[in-house]
Amino acid sequence: MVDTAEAEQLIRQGLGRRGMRRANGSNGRSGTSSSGRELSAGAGDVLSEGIQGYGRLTQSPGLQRLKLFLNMTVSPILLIAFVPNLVIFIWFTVVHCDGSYWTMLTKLFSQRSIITGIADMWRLVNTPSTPVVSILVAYGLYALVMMRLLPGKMVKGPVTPKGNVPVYKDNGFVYYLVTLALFWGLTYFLRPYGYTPSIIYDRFDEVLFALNAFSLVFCLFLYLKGLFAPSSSDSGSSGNVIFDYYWGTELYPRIFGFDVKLFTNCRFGMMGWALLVCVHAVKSYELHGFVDSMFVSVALQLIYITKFFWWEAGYMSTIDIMVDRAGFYICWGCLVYIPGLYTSPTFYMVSQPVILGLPLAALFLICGAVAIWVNYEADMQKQMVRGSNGNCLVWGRKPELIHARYCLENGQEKESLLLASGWWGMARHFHYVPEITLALCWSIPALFHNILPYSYLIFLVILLVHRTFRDDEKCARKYGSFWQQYCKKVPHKMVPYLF
Ligand SMILES: NC(=O)C1=CN([C@@H]2O[C@H](COP(=O)(O)OP(=O)(O)OC[C@H]3O[C@@H](n4cnc5c(N)ncnc54)[C@H](OP(=O)(O)O)[C@@H]3O)[C@@H](O)[C@H]2O)C=CC1
Ligand SMILES: CC(C)CCC[C@@H](C)[C@H]1CC[C@H]2C3=CC=C4C[C@@H](O)CC[C@]4(C)[C@H]3CC[C@]12C
Repeated sequence: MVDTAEAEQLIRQGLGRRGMRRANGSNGRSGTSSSGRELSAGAGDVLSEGIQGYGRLTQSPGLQRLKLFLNMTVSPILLIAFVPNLVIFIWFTVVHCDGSYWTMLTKLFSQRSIITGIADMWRLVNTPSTPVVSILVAYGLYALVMMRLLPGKMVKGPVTPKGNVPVYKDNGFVYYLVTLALFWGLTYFLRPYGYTPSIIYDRFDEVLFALNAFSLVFCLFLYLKGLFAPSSSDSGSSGNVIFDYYWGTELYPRIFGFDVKLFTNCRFGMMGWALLVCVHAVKSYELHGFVDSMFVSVALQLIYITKFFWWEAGYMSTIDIMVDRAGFYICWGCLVYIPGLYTSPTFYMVSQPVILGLPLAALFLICGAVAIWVNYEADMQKQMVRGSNGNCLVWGRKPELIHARYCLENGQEKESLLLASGWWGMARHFHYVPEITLALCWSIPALFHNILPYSYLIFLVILLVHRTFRDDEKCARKYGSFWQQYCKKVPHKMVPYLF
């Protein structure tokens, strides 16, 4: 994972200035000083008093440069080269290796070289056919039209480091319900005529190929748009082309008024996730009839995604939207990684069905449902406390709050509430524990024949642990001593008494 927080940190110390000035000079749009604040804007952060206290400021300039090079150039290159292959590895393993990574590796390494092995694997991937491209284009256009047409209140996102307040149409939940109803309606009425959504399962290699190709080019477009035609002042270059492509050059780009991240993350990515697990359920039903393990996994994922869309406006105040710019990481991630990796447990279960029996199925279902509830309640506690300015109850008591002051980049002072009770009093990122437990609950129905159905879980653990560090650094920079106060009160990052 690229340590962007660290990269930002190093840039703030001046190591990235040369590149930044060059970039600023070349596009002339960023309007930043030479102090290198542009990238920090991408981190959704602000000037803070806490920055001077960081231990790594004492590192030697050579070491800092090396870290900067690793974080901003080497890691992004490796990720950009590796992850588009990863989704194909998963497809290849499920379809050609009986779901076994071991068989997949044996096949790849049995060639003259690993490169030949990977090339051979890619040769099995079909280029997208007309039906697949038509379905994907129709789905993308449908999502855009619905974003505009469906009713919803206009809601304000959090104020950005440059002082902008993005506005969104809060119609995600209606969109989700309408889309699922359409999916099941079409599946029911068109099956007698020989049309089934399982074509998406059968031709998933084409789907991944098409999404990969489109997304890589789309990210290039976003990179250029951020440099030459940004939608807001929350944009600019770090001076490093690779990092800019990976991380993005705009915080919330809009194209013809459409919010790009709302489209890629929610309306395409998250909705696509829901539709794909439904496709897997249909395919599994066609092949084997009702299979309880598939049911448990699909049911939990759908409840989770329903919860996501119910809370979509709250998602606008999370790291993805406030911190991450629209680049390869978030946009390619939501357009390709979610369909390719996040849906892998049920993709695997189609060809490796397992009968769990009622007691086990019920156990996984109940544990998963509890995990969803805890995760949701944690997200809601934060939202409720901030929405009511602390005038609410958390677990039946007045919330414990820290009134944290911070500054925007333009020097304007603001105040925000940090909740230090409820789930946010257990650990600073306790809500990641139920998130991980849940992923386990929808993967474990595949039982333990292979690692593949746990790929998402493994990725999630890495992502969330890394995120605890990233977010702590971001908040320490933003809130300075107020964050330290919170850390004193709630000393653990994620797991009480452990981590
Ligand atoms: N399945 C997946 O792949 C993933 C799922 N998730 C889920 O997405 C949801 C959002 O998570 P995530 O994006 O990581 O962000 P969080 O919900 O953890 O939001 C982090 C932000 O919340 C604010 N904050 C931090 N501590 C407090 C506090 N004590 N009181 C009030 N506000 C606080 C800070 O922002 P501010 O600047 O406003 O103070 C901080 O930057 C979670 O449910 C998580 O489990 C997350 C990542 C991956
Ligand atoms: C390029 C890749 C190595 C990494 C791509 C990662 C992204 C696909 C994911 C990073 C963070 C993820 C999410 C954050 C928070 C979410 C809220 C939750 O309620 C639903 C899931 C999600 C939207 C989730 C989706 C994937 C990421 C954007």
